[in-house]
Amino acid sequence: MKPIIEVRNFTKKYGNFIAVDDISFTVDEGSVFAFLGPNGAGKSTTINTLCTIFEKTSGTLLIDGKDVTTQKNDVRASIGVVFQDSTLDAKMTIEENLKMHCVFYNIPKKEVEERIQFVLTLVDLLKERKKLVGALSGGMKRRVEIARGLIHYPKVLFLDEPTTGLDPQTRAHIWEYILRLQKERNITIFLTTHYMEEAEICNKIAVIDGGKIVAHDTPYALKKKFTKDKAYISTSNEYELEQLLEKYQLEYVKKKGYYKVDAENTNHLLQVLSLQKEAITDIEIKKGTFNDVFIEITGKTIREDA
Ligand SMILES: Nc1ncnc2c1ncn2[C@@H]1O[C@H](COP(=O)(O)OP(=O)(O)OP(=O)(O)O)[C@@H](O)[C@H]1O
Repeated sequence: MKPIIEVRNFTKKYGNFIAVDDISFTVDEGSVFAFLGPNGAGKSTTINTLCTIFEKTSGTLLIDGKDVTTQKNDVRASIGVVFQDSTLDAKMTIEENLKMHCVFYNIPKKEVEERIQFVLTLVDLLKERKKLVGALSGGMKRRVEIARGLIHYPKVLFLDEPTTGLDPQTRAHIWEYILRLQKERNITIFLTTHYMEEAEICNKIAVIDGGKIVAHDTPYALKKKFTKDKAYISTSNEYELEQLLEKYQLEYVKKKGYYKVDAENTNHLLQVLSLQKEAITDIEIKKGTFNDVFIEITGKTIREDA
């Protein structure tokens, strides 16, 4: 697949402080890419530089082959941006907000109606177009912002925590729209999120920590590399279970009322346990979560307050 975002040896300093330290990564066209990191890792600095808002210190950042430093207008025409803080005008209707954006992007008058219909259909808000933005729910406002970010038909859509603060059902809806944009329109989505289960849906993930990219791969590969499945076993004969686990060199930790056992090779573990099946009272095998991946890589949860 062709990369649509290319970041090579990007460094950003604030005075003497190195916020982003010589990072390189690419994002494939038509993919959903999650950019993750704990607080202060350098995510906003990178996104703002890609969106032509901040100036880089050094390196090369290209979007659709255009340089974010020397071809700002071309880059701006190729990207849509939805930031965390709403910039919609609450006193205007959905339609008026979109029309205003068409003016900013110099969209020819005769195309405006067609584009409004197109983007509002994508986020299922066509019937609501005459509603005042101030009267909409949080989830609907987010959908309007996504529609607005698409009005100039960008190739890449940047979404900074698109579902933060929304209830689980609304979050699921926003994800439907995000995946629809990718599948039906081949729009590349570059997003940040602190919901690990959302990162798992993405095609690729990059984790930034302390200004460095510390992991960059598919969710599957990262899980495989950084997590282990665990079995939670209860028994009526603790002594014999310990003897058995030790004999077959299965690592375990004794907890109150159960044993936590390494279950990387589930078949082998089950075969071993079958030797004592009368004593085993319960077995539960848990897959590693993406949260485990994040903690393993960064040593932190995604949010200090999480
Ligand atoms: N204008 C600035 N001047 C000095 N330091 C800054 C400035 N902006 C950001 N920083 C520092 O650069 C580092 C990276 O900040 P950045 O905002 O990119 O992180 P982030 O990953 O987006 O964090 P968060 O998730 O908290 O938004 C942090 O240590 C931050 O304090």
